[in-house]
Amino acid sequence: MDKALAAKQLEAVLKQASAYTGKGSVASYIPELAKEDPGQLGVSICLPDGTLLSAGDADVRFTLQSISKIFSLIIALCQNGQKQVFERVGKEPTGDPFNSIIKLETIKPHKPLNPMINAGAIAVAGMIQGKNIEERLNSIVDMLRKMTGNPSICVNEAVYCSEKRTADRNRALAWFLKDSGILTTDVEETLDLYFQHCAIEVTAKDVARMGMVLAADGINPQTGERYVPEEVARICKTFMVTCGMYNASGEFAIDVGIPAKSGVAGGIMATVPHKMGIGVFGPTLDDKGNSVAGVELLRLLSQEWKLGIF
Ligand SMILES: NC(=O)CC[C@H](N)C(=O)O
Repeated sequence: MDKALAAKQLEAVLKQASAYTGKGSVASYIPELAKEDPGQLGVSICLPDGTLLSAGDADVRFTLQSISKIFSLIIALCQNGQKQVFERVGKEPTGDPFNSIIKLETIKPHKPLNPMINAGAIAVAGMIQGKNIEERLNSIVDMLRKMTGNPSICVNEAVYCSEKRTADRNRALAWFLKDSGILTTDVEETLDLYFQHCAIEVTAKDVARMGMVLAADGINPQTGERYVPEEVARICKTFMVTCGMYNASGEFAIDVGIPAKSGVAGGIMATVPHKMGIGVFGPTLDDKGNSVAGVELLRLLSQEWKLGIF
């Protein structure tokens, strides 16, 4: 790849996608997220040799939100193994919004359909082991610090508290899971862990580095250091394709064709197998909860660089 040319193309694509920031609105159901400047858009690409190519607001900090569901799943799979985890959470896309409750009751057994929807991620949080919340949270934070080489990654307390105060829907999901026997740990404690891992703060550059580790099947391609077992990385990338963009995952697979996971703070982590990790941040969302300019940026980039995996 000609890096100078790629950097220019990245700037051009960012400029073009910026026009889309006005087409969505910032998430407001978590009050702290509503404070974001809607005009922001940033992108960072991490290549296997560690090079970062960035454009726009790539140093602005935002919270991972649903992107963190990939990393809680990694820890839960490493600690419990596939058999135990998938006894409590399924592997199928839902076609429903990420915070929907409907299928929890209508589908039997009453387990969440996948770990990328809120109900599934809350069930996964219940499977993360440790002697207290701090230890359970740290297993995720420590992995992210290693993957990014950024020791300052931590929870944004204001966003965490803001969600904790207003998360009635997630509380309903968690209590339903408790009633169904899927959640066997303390409900409020498990929710606390979930809200905190959602509020882990990063930049598009950090997210690009995380995406590169998954693209390299779980290792840092520069050092060979392994952070995620290969099989677990494979499972995560597959979930990113089938469920990563919520109920827009099919459309995204056709239009963009890259494994990706979005969050309601406006972040998207994309991973192009063996080629690159991509971090995007654009806080205005479409009606499915995906960054509207971020999706457009990835669509343009995928076209320009032929990144689609299908
Ligand atoms: N889609 C998301 O990013 C959702 C995460 C958010 N913390 C929630 O539970 O609602």
